[in-house]
Amino acid sequence: MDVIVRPTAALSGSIGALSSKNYTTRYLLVAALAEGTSTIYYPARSEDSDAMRRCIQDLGAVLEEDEEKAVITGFGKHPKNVKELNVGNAGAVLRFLMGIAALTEEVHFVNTYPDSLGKRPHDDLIDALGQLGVEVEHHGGRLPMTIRGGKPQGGSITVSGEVSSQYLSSLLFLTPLLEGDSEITVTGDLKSKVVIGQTLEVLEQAGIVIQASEDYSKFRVPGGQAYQAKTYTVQGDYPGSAAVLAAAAVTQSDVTIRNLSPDSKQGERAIIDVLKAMQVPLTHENNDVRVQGNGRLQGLEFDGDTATDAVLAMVAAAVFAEGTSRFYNVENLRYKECDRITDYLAELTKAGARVEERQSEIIVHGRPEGVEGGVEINAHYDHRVIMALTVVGLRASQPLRIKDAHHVAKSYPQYFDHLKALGANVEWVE
Ligand SMILES: O=C(O)C1=C[C@@H](OP(=O)(O)O)[C@@H](O)[C@H](O)C1
Ligand SMILES: C=C(OP(=O)(O)O)C(=O)O
Repeated sequence: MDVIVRPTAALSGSIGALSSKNYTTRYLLVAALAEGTSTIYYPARSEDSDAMRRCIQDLGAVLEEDEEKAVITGFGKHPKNVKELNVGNAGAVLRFLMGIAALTEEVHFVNTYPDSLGKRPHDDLIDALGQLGVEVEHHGGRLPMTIRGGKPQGGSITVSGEVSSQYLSSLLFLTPLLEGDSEITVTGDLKSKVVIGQTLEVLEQAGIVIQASEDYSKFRVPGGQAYQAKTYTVQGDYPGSAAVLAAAAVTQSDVTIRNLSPDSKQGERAIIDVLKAMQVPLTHENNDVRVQGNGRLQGLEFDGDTATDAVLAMVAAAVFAEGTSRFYNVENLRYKECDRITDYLAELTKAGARVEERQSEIIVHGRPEGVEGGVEINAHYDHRVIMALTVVGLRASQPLRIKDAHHVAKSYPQYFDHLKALGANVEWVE
């Protein structure tokens, strides 16, 4: 399915934020790793969260769900032996479960998105699991892969943080369940570091004790722990909401998104400060973020690694800003659903934006006068590319046709419904 995005001068209204993807995957996982029954209120419904639902059930968790909550009885430290797992296109789900697979005799992870997740590297996690005696059969560090647990005991593990924080998160979920204590040392510059704060927060809520050094380079994990069954509430999602806020920032708007906590550990809440720094009229009170856009924005410089999943939306806003913007420290965007530097900038350029790439930077020469549009956009299987190009299309002179826009459902299936409700001229077409 494609989406046609037509020029839209104004947006107005109020929506509730979607539920956080990162917290949903984590709560589903820790509920599965507990032996009792946990309840998760307002879990996200999306392809990635459904991938975690499917896999934990395959591994033996029992899940019952209604509109409001998921009730999960976990398998504790004894996942069922299962022939294969299908994580869809969900990187975090794959990496977290690669760790948990070490508790089974053998699991095969299939490769259902060869042109997206199938291209992403997992070498650093494979190497770390190897240090625990876990055998991973793989294809050049990529899917498909087979993991043979071999009863890991814990010990000293070194993992690189240079490519993704998900490898470290995976080890943090696994090691408390091992018999012996573990000490994890992170080498290199840890990317998406703030996300580790979300992992530690959820582990603590699940009753797990971990000692972390302040810079997240060393972790002491006592072995023989048990995840406790708990009740969790999923907070609103900043990465997805960032795209809607960027849309409001580039149009004449009065848009409110509800349920975005100012105290969230999601780094992507930086979208608020970034839009403010771009001179976008914005307030954040009582969990409501309100943008009253006038279409005028100022360029800025920003360390994108602090807000990994909101950078594409920020760049889309910068396309219409006065002056030049620079998003630096973003090399790991190259290892996502697509190369979010080269592939994303190719699509922005087609639409008429003036952008330049460096190995770890995106530079945007703003065009406050607008861009031409009138082209077909390749989504590169990437929900965040789809959301960001939609923002650009709202302020293009001619419509943009985003091919295969259904991949938005990876994290935010209701994105286009939300935009439509705010008055955006967007339409699904076959
Ligand atoms: O742990 C997580 O849930 C995630 C970590 C981040 O990945 P990297 O650490 O690979 O940047 C983020 O981009 C991804 O959407 C979700
Ligand atoms: C990169 C993302 O997810 P994942 O790594 O879990 O596939 C994302 O949601 O933007």
